[in-house]
Amino acid sequence: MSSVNLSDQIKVIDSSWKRCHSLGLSPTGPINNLLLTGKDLQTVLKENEYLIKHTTSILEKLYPSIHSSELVTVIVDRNGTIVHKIGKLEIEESLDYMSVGSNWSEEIKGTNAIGLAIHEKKPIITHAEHHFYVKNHFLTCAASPIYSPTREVIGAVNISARKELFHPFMISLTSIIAEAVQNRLLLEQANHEKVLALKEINHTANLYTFPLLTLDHEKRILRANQHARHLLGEDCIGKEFQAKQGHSIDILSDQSKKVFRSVISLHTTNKKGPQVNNLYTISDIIGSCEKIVWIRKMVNKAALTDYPIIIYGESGTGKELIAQSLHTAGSRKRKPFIAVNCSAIPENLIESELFGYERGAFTGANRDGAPGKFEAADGGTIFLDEIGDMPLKAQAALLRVLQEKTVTRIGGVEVKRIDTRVIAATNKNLREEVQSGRFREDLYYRLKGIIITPPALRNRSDIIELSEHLITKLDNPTVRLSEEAKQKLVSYRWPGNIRELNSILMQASFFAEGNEIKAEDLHFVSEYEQQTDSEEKTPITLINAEIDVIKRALYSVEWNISKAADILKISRNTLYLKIKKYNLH
Ligand SMILES: Nc1ncnc2c1ncn2[C@@H]1O[C@H](COP(=O)(O)OP(=O)(O)OP(=O)(O)O)[C@@H](O)[C@H]1O
Repeated sequence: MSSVNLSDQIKVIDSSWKRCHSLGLSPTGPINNLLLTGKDLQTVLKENEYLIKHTTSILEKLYPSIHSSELVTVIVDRNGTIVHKIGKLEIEESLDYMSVGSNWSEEIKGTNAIGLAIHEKKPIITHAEHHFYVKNHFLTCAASPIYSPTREVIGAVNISARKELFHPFMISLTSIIAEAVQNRLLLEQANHEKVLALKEINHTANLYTFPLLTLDHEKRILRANQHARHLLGEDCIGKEFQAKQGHSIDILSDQSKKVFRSVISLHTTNKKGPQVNNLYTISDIIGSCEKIVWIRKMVNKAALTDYPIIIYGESGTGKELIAQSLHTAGSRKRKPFIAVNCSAIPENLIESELFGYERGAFTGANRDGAPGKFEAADGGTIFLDEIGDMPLKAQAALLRVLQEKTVTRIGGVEVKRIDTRVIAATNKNLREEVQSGRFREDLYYRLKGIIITPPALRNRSDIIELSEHLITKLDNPTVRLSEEAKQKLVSYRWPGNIRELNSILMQASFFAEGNEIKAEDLHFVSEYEQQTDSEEKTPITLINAEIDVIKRALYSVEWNISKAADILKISRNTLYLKIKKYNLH
């Protein structure tokens, strides 16, 4: 609580009087009775809603002591306008001396406790003749400023009485009220921050690729990210969870070393697969379908050259896997592999990301400058993912680097030679992008050396083989697919590619009773099924549905008629007839 030093007070009052004189006010002159009413008053009350809410709830507790005809307690906003009042000073001239809406700033009412507490940002007493206006000499007043959580004065609390009733307790009371209001505002802000922090945690956890759980000390689920809720059910919060071997567990304990939370990531920590600094190799490209066999061969061959490469494919078809395998199979394997997602970098930063910048090149930049991705990848490989989304200005700069094999940092003059292999990937048709003017033709031809197109999962005939491989990386690698489950996997459309397959298998191995995944354990994500895709825009009719099922069966076995007829449970002849009827090829 703030104490009041009387000699300080006199100096403060003295200075206030000087200010009043310099404003042209006169102690015996008329007082400006600036009073807000109607809409203007409503606006001010609305603006100070929080202040009023918190102060009134505190004042209510003091109501028996402050509600009297001898004391008036008011709350003012930062400008000195009264926004709340308890008690009344009954004087002859007016029955309502300090009314809601009246302004008690120094400029309006001369030297007074309210105006001074706001001006000086500290508790003040103004007694009798301390007041500038003679008309206020009958008063004794005490006021304390109220601070926001960010230490700005947002108002003040004032208690006034007739001067004969002066008691030093008045200033203590205003300080106690101001502090109590401040504590409430701080508490409210802390709660607000907590809600924001939780939202932030949820958002970040949902971006995490694996199911993630937070457990309390009794192993009950407190929080679960989207992947975890998908796996364990939307109603998993509050349920008990037993972590298994292989789950990554972080224990959070308090100062007494008592466990109060554990954070569990449901992915195995001991399986083979790319970890940080551990890139994919050709042997990670799994599959025996013709296209995948061809890709492995191509990667082996292309790795020995520095030909530019473009990988075309839908999301999740293995573009980055192929790019890393190209790097690790070649002579650059001990040098950096730097992946850049061109669509994830804001347009105005892409050049500085790729080429670096010198000290002070632009506002917001690191003071000492920074190397770009090309410099970072020197001697190794740069993987430009989503190159079709690169802005035209950055395309021009990229073309320069590819032609001249040098980079100059933004804002710099030094030309650095770089020796970097470029692999680009996109899911856009670059030729169409060139035709529509969104992609530079000269850059297209620079990048277009060898083209590799990983097939979409729905066009692969080795879904089962791939599934069995992905299962070996799960928590329960010994689980097997039943025949019906295999059938269901083969017949599904797979709009979400291998990432979707992996997540469905992860979920199924969790649901599986015993060591077998049954068809009913495979839950396909319905939102994917609604995704648009040129095929899916075809109206759903019985005939279209039949064509679709036949096509998928044929693709899945690379047009082996006997196998497709087997899957469809029709004779080979019937299948031939349908292929002819629907003109399938
Ligand atoms: N042939 C394959 N064999 C084994 N795993 C594969 C194969 N193809 C893709 N994957 C796996 O599928 C996942 C997605 O692969 P990747 O990230 O390389 O795809 P992408 O096409 O680069 O996706 P995006 O365009 O969304 O970045 C990875 O976990 C990868 O290991």
